[in-house]
Amino acid sequence: MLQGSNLTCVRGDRRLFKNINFSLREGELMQVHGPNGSGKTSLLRILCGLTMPAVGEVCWHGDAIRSLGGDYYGVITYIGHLSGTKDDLTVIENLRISSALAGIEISESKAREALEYMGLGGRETLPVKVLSQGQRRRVALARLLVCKTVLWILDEPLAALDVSAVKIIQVMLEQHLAQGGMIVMTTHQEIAISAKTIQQLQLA
Ligand SMILES: Nc1ncnc2c1ncn2[C@@H]1O[C@H](COP(=O)(O)OP(=O)(O)OP(=O)(O)O)[C@@H](O)[C@H]1O
Repeated sequence: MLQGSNLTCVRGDRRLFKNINFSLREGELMQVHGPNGSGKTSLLRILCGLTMPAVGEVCWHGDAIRSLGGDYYGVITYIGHLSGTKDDLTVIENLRISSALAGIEISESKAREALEYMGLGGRETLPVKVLSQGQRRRVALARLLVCKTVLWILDEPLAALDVSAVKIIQVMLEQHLAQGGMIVMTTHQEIAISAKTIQQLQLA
């Protein structure tokens, strides 16, 4: 279970949010909503342990994530709103290297399979810098297919995606939840996802 208790975030001289409380269990999705600048990305970074909250605690199965260190990073896959791809590396190098950095070595054939699924077949050896924004997003999201972590933390996963890619992601999210995975995501777009429990967290 992922639990946020009394989370408060201050950035510069602004308090973005305070007293955020939630519990997320296996098979559950939490969608984080709010206008630009309300603190959605800041909250996701807190849940990843990349930023400390001004007040409050994030716990994973009852343990504070700050006490878990690297063990916690083996549990999560975080895809930020900037896709984090490296321009001069090829599509397949991006996927294999980002997976290796997350602690998962994947074979070339497995990487090709994931890229094919994401609609990037035939583009594996192109440098990412020649891809469109939506294709770059697909490269970043391909990591979800190969890194089998239980907790996905996704910042605007649907940004720049076309209708067919949104459908692919929708299916991936639903399968992950059906297999007992957990997802926290932000999105400015409407997406209909079947899940046993969907929580909505609204930031002001
Ligand atoms: N390190 C920082 N120092 C000062 N201010 C920051 C810092 N990081 C973020 N902020 C500010 O905090 C506010 C919230 O940023 P954040 O990216 O969390 O918002 P968001 O809800 O994700 O926005 P969007 O919908 O535009 O992606 C913004 O005004 C941002 O400029």
